[in-house]
Amino acid sequence: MLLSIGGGVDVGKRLIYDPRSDGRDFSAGNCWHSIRFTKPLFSMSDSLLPLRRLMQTLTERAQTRPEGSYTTKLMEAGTAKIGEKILEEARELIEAADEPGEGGREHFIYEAGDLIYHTLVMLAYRGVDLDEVAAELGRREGTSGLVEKANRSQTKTDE
Ligand SMILES: N=c1c2ncn([C@@H]3O[C@H](COP(=O)(O)OP(=O)(O)OP(=O)(O)O)[C@@H](O)[C@H]3O)c2ncn1[C@@H]1O[C@H](COP(=O)(O)O)[C@@H](O)[C@H]1O
Repeated sequence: MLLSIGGGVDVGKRLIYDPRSDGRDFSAGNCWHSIRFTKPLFSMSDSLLPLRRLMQTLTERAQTRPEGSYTTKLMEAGTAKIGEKILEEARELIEAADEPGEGGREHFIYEAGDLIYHTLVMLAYRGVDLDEVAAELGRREGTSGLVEKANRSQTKTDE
């Protein structure tokens, strides 16, 4: 028997989370079943938990500035030093972007980690949480950069 899980729509074997569902709907017909979930079967954000934990650690570092912490060292040096590291790590990431093979790919991921860590240090230093940046990205969701740029040009012309 095939099992279709979705918002009441036959979607073959794909599993779809319907956040609009109240979770009570269940219907069976022919050989198809439709079940609506109020919670996703797996959370897309689970793999991003280390990022959230890192942000928490950095926020604590900003508040407590413990001895023997590299983050504290950066924060004590301030915006210029953190910014210098961001630029350095961004350059290293760009250099790694064209490295071929699996080794190159792994190096690229390693450098992305360095850049993201230092960017998060800057956020924590400035007292901004990752959620606030996510909210800003959410606000932009669905608007092409080209459309946003065109709107900006129009606003300037109007002024
Ligand atoms: N994710 C990171 C992380 N990524 C990179 N780095 C450090 O960032 C630095 C990268 O800079 P470089 O490669 O240029 O190394 P470097 O030449 O020694 O650096 P500089 O002396 O030039 O500043 C290295 O020292 C890395 O160890 C990190 N340091 C810390 N974290 C996380 O932050 C947490 C808190 O760290 P502390 O605040 O140091 O305890 C840790 O538990 C980790 O989870």
